[in-house]
Amino acid sequence: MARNRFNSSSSQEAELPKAKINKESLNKISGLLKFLKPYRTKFLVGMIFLFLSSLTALAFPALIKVMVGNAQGNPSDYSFLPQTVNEIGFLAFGILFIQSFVSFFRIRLFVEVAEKALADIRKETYFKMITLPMNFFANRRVGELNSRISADLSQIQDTITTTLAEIIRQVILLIGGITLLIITSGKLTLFNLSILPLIVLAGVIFGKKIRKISRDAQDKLAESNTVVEETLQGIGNVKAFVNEAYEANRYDKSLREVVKIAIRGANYRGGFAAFIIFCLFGAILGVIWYGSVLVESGALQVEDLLAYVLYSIFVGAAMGSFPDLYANIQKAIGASERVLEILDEENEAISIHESENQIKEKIQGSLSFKDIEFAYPSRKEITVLNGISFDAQAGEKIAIVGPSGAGKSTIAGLILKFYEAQKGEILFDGKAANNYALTDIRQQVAIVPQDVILFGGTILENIAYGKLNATKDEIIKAAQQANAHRFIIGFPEGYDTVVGERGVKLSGGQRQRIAIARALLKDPAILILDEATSSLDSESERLVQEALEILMKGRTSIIIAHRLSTIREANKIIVLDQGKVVESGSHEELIKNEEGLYKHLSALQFEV
Ligand SMILES: Nc1ncnc2c1ncn2[C@@H]1O[C@H](COP(=O)(O)OP(=O)(O)OP(=O)(O)O)[C@@H](O)[C@H]1O
Repeated sequence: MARNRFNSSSSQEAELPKAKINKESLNKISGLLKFLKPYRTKFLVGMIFLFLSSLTALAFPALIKVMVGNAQGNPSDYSFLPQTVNEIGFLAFGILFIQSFVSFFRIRLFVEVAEKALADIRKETYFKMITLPMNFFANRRVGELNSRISADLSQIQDTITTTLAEIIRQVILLIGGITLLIITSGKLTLFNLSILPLIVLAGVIFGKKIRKISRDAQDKLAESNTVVEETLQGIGNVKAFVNEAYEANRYDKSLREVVKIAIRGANYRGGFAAFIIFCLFGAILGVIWYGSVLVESGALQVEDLLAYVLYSIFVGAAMGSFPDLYANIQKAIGASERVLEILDEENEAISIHESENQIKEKIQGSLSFKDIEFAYPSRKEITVLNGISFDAQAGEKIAIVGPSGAGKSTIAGLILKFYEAQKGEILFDGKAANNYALTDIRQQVAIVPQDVILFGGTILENIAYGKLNATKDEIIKAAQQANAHRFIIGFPEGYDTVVGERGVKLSGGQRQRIAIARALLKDPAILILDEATSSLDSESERLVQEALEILMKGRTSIIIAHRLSTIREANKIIVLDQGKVVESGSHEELIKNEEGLYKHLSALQFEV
């Protein structure tokens, strides 16, 4: 196990934190037991098979003892057993066959139960995660959440399939083994017990030290992997500064650290292995030696000594397996606690069944903010919006402008109910947002964001994200209206071109037009346009602008504008500064105010 850790390079294998095993933690994780419930019959049958296979394992040394005893002309006291060597041999093979059969079903059943239960937990955790409020994601990194679903749940899965069974098996072998050792020879058992504490103590001390070094090595390795990750992510930067040699040196230095620690660990591991080999074989040798003395003096039969050695191997192996098994259970408890933490979070009112998320109440499109005060839950002390009020009639174009950090995107987030305002009210068609189903609002509001993210998939799938059951004709029509059709069919694979991380990279303007097509398919009553900050070239801008005009037709549009030239036609322009509305009116009205922020911002843009 230690060796695996030294050699492992993937962060997936990084050691999971362990939790204390106590009543409280056990109580907590019993929350996961409900996932086993649907499969309890299979689980129970698996348990019975496990008991059977462990108990039959204990029968073999006894059978061997009787067999060898008979071969030497010493019939056993077990009158229920056959008394010839061949018959006992056949019986042993018969039991072996049954044991293999039972083991097969035990493994098959446990894996089935664990896989099915884990798929249920994974599904529930994933669904829970994606329906948690935005605030939850503000405080956590994607990688950390991802590891809940992957590493943590895999640990739980391992525990159900292997560790649990292994513990039960080893406990049976340990208790049964020790009982049979005492029955076979009390004197030898006493001898054994006198050297055992020494080995256990040395094992614990060495083990702790080795584990610590393994962890250090792992941390160092993770550090060196960070160098690779950072460099590759910012490869453009590295090249532009001709810092390849610097990065190579940095990596080399951190690798040398890894090797140094690994070699230090190897000293301990080597020492430990040497010690264990000496003790283990020493103990066996000692038992056989002392046993032979007892045989010589007539106090013990040869077959008893043989059975004794076999049982002590069982007992030794069982004892040796406990530290790892215990650590595994600790990790599984830690993992369960972290998964349960997510499952216990309160999610948004969204159903896992699509039919329950259908629009129940239509929104015509008028929108009002009434004295909205808002601070992000993650930064409660900073008031981002301070008494914002405005009205948008159905079908109107409202532009929001203001310096960076004024709170424009925050308004968009509140319309979509990503967050709740601490004070004030948002009304749709004159009715408070809280009186609508959350899904009704999100289904009827669409956003074309600043930075359009495309999913790994085809262009067709990416557009259809706006309306999952759209027909191909509908999708093509939306793409045509969004001025996207021409560039899409320009690709050899047309609508089936794969985009996203591993596919074709689209330009900013092209991605915007895909987002517009998506929004067109969604056909919302209210539209939020978060204008891209980076300017497009004039041809691309014209195509996007044309598409936006079509998209905005007949809908209420909230335009978060960075370029004031695009919003002259807006019915109303709201000028925001430090979370407050400082001016509002049409372009003509605002531009007249020489002292106003709008005039100032326009002058700045004009200069550029
Ligand atoms: N998730 C968040 N958690 C905490 N604070 C946030 C969060 N998002 C934004 N803020 C803060 O809220 C304030 C308003 O941000 P917002 O993104 O709404 O501004 P903006 O006007 O859209 O800016 P820009 O024009 O640069 O996009 C900023 O001070 C920002 O730091």
